[in-house]
Formats: sequence, C-alpha cells, structure tokens
Amino acid sequence: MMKVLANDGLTQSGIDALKENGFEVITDKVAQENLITYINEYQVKVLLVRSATKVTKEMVDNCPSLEIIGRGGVGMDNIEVAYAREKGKHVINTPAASSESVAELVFAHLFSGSRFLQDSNRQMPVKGNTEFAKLKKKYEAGIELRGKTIGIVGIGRIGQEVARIALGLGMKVIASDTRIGKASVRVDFYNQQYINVEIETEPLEQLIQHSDFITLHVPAQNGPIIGKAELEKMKTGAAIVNCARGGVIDEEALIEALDSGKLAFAGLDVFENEPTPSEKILTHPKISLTPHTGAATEEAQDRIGTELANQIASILLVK
Ligand SMILES: O=C(O)[C@H](O)COP(=O)(O)O
Repeated sequence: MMKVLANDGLTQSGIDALKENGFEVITDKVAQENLITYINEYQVKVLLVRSATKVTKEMVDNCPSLEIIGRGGVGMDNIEVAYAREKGKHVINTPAASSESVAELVFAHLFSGSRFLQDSNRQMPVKGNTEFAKLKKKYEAGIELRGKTIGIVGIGRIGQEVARIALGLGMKVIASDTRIGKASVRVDFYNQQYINVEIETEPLEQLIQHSDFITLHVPAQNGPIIGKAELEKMKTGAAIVNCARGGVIDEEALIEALDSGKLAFAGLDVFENEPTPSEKILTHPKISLTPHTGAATEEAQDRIGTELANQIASILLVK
C-alpha cells in the first residue's frame, strides 16, 4: 500500500477519499527533525503539510521514496517548491479551497475592530458587572462598514471573495494588484439574482490614501509592503487587516500607528514571529487576533482534503 503521511493533519473526508483509492494514511505528527528518518523508514510516498511543517532541500535530497509533496492550503512559502520540482517531485496545493473562509475571517476582524469586540471581550469578564456603564461609554464610537471604502491589496481568488462580501455589505471596493489589471466579481444574492462588478486596479499608493479599511491578500514577501511610510499615508482613523502572511506589515510601525491614533484598529491572523508573536501585539487593545486560522473551517478543510486526495490519485494511480 502506498503511504501518505499527513503531518499537519487531514480531515476525515480527505482520509476516506485516500483510503478508497487504496492509500494508507498516517496522521502521526512527526517532529521536524525526525521527518527524514521517518519518511525513509516507512517509505512514505506522499507528504502532506499545512503551514507548520517545513519541506527543506535536505528532505528533498534525502527522501527518495517521496514522490508528492502536498500543501493543504494556498501559501507554499514553507516548501522549497522550485528545488523539489527540479528534483522530480510533484508539488501540489489547493489554491481555491479556502478563499471563502479567509474572506469571511477578514470581515470577522473588520466587524470586531469597528465595534471594539476584541477589547470588550477582554474587559467584560473582568469589569462587566462593576463598570458596565463605563465600558459602554468606552465602546460608544463604533462605526458601520456600509458606505466605507475597502482597499483590497491583491485581487486574486481570496481578494475577489472579499470584494464579493464587501459589495454585498454596501461598501465601495477598490483594489491594487501587481499582476491583475481588472477583476470581474460576481455577487450572488439569496434570491438567486446576481450582479457582475468590474473592479479596476489602481496603484498601491493611491489605494492606501483612499481606503477606510485595507486588507492584504498577497503571498509571503521579502519585506513589508506596508511599513511606516505607507501607514503614514493612510487616512486617519483607518484600519488594516492581515490574513495573508506575517511580515507583510511592519509590526513595530503598526503599533506606533495604533498608539498615535493614526489607525483605529488592526486585525491580524498572521504574524512576523509565528508561532510566537510579540507580547506587544498579543496584548494590544486595538488589535483583533486570531492564530493563523483563516483556512481553519470545516468546509475549507473538507474541500482541501478531498481535493488533495483527487490530485494524489490522478498522479499516482494513472501511471
Ligand atoms: O496559505 C494558507 O493556505 C493559509 O495560510 C493556511 O495555513 P494553514 O493550513 O496552516 O492553516
């Protein structure tokens, strides 16, 4: 039986689909430093990872049994993709499976920040029954999303899902993208009517100046694309969400912008120092936090599992 090691977990639907195709699925969590030995000992043919396990050049070179490296998710910055492909390994991912979930999390952060939920949820258990009126006063300056401008940086699959939800909420959508000039977004309504909206992209600098909310949907970068200079150009009272990759926003500059009142709030699902974000970020009252859970819904993980199983079967069983 061909062995699949799902080192960062796999949904039952994915496990079942692989088993139906005759694969043996191992869901042991093997420590990074023991992976090469484990893969060789059990002659693992497929290694599945999410963002936790790193697939290094050393693994590619020293695991001859390995034919497929599968990323359950989108970003492959934890995998030496080009090197692995050069050495004849298949490297696959599931680029479309989690777009809706990530986009919904963006709005969870936007709704949270615009009504102070992150701070309220920290304060209410401690002060809720003694200082209720004081807390109510503190959180009185909430804002609506309707009518505001959302700037989407990266209008790929996830960016387009964000646009769809934003348009449904009555927001104005603007976007910037280094590769896409124009995106066509179909907005569906429950009564099965829909509208098509064309979104033309504009330079990042322009987007930064015009947005009430900025949300980032770009791959891992070599350095921040939103640093001190960009934060200074944002509207006073604007907000920013990062459900893309840690490091895309300069965290020090972000804290300064929040403390000075330049920015109203931030929503962060990803961090510069994952999995150990800085104390300042974790305790900031103006930051809504999630621990890299953009794709962590039952629906997205189900789609990821079955999609990986199908891709694996079509590579290994058609030979
Ligand atoms: O790139 C992705 O797909 C997301 O960052 C999800 O990462 P995860 O699989 O570790 O949740």
